Amino acid sequence: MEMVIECKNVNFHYEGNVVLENINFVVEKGDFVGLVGPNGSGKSTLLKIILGLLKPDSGQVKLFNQPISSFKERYKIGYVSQKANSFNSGFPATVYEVVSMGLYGKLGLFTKLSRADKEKIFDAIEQVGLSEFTQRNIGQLSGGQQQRSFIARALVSDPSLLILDEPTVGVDTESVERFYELLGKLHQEQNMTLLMVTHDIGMMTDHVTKVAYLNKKIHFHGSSRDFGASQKNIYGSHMHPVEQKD
Ligand SMILES: Nc1ncnc2c1ncn2[C@@H]1O[C@H](COP(=O)(O)OP(=O)(O)OP(=O)(O)O)[C@@H](O)[C@H]1O
Repeated sequence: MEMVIECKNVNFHYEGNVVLENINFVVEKGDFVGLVGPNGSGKSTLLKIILGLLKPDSGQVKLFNQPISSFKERYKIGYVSQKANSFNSGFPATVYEVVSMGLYGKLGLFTKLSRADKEKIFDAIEQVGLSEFTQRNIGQLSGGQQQRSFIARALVSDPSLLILDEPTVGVDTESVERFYELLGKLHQEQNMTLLMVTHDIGMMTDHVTKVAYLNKKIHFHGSSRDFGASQKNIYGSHMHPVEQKD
């Protein structure tokens, strides 16, 4: 069993407001985990801790079996943030330019892109089905197309782990379906590990392999099938902790 993310006894608060309490959470290689929970339950905060953007008050976080403090291979992690698809039409960058930004984490900001790098950019754009929009201004794309551009940006450094924070917000139903197809392909054909925060529980459970339900604590972590069966417990009798499976 190869661990990609390990959170052990993680606690976090913002100014007197405890947001995460004793979080034990693992993502194994090849998992596709849907992280769900009510508004304000700490999902984005947990992602930020995993990404090293926030430091926990206590507890340990490991990425690819290394303590986060000494983890240097950031390019192994692709991240699509919550606000990624809220560009206005005047945003002055093409799809190509946006996607190329995904390489700078690996290469450094002032590195000239090699021919191989450019190939990677075109490949990532093709993977998300946006080749015909390569030179289009990102602000002139639909919400779904913008979101796929940001996924291409996350893919261009060839990550082993892709983290997405509510990627389907504001995206029309047809694009959401295409988006899940794309994630399914990355998961199955490229054996990518995925962790996604989402609110669309119905759609998500058909695609992910595991679900974690967070509300300050992890109340459920198990297969998406078991989650379906226990949803009544979790949502109905609000917050009777369901057996935690790891
Ligand atoms: N920078 C901050 N300073 C203070 N409190 C914050 C900050 N960011 C988030 N919070 C609070 O922490 C709690 C958890 O927020 P978080 O964004 O992690 O939840 P979430 O589960 O991602 O919510 P949502 O589903 O609404 O996006 C909320 O009560 C929120 O108001």
